Amino acid sequence: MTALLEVEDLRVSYGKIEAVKGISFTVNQGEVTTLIGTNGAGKTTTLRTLSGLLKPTAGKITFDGQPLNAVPAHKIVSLGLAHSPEGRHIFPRMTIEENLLLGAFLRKDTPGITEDIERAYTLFPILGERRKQAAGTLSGGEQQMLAMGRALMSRPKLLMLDEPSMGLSPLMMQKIMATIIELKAAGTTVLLVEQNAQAALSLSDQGYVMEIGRIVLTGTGADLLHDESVRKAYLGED
Ligand SMILES: Nc1ncnc2c1ncn2[C@@H]1O[C@H](COP(=O)(O)OP(=O)(O)OP(=O)(O)O)[C@@H](O)[C@H]1O
Repeated sequence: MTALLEVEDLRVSYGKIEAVKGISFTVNQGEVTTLIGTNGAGKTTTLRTLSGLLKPTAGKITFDGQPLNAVPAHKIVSLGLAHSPEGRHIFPRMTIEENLLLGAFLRKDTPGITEDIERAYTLFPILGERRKQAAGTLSGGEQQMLAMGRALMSRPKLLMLDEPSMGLSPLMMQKIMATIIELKAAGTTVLLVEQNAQAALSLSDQGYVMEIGRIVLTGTGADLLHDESVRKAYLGED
């Protein structure tokens, strides 16, 4: 297995508060890797740091064989790392298609961009049907589809998804999870952050459990799903 992303002893602080306290993990090429953990564990901080939005205070990030620590945020996208953030952050007054095009802002290959827009519409037909409508008219689940579609527009080697199932109905959540499986089958490597441990671990090759800035447990998705401490803490079992 080839590591696409390697994180070693990463530390990240907000002023005096250390939110990530020396974590190490690997995302293998072609796999789905999940970070689960309670609120405030440091999962979002980790993704923001990988995207270059926050600077680590210590540690090493290697992506596709290159050190990422000193790379500015706008260059990280061009290296092949895309981030669909928590809360989606779509632009409500712009159309669905304009939102998708924003995900391709660094690209100049018009035919490739058109092809990828069509691919997004194949993946999420509702976006194609409503392509000229303001994105703010979409439901929460549809906005999540748009956020994922937009992240895919940079043709990323690694797609990072922060809480894609947040606030979604069970049916919509199933659709999002099925899409992650579809993307993996098409060769995309995924780093997923999820509160819904059952859904996330069920489709993950590898999982890491975070608590208060540290990784406390690691294993395959199946191993973690059957782990007693995970079942008690995250799946509501006594
Ligand atoms: N902008 C900020 N300034 C100061 N502290 C912050 C900031 N953002 C997050 N934190 C703190 O950093 C810690 C980690 O937060 P983070 O959002 O990374 O956790 P998380 O695991 O993603 O949790 P959640 O599932 O609630 O989003 C928390 O203690 C949080 O209060």
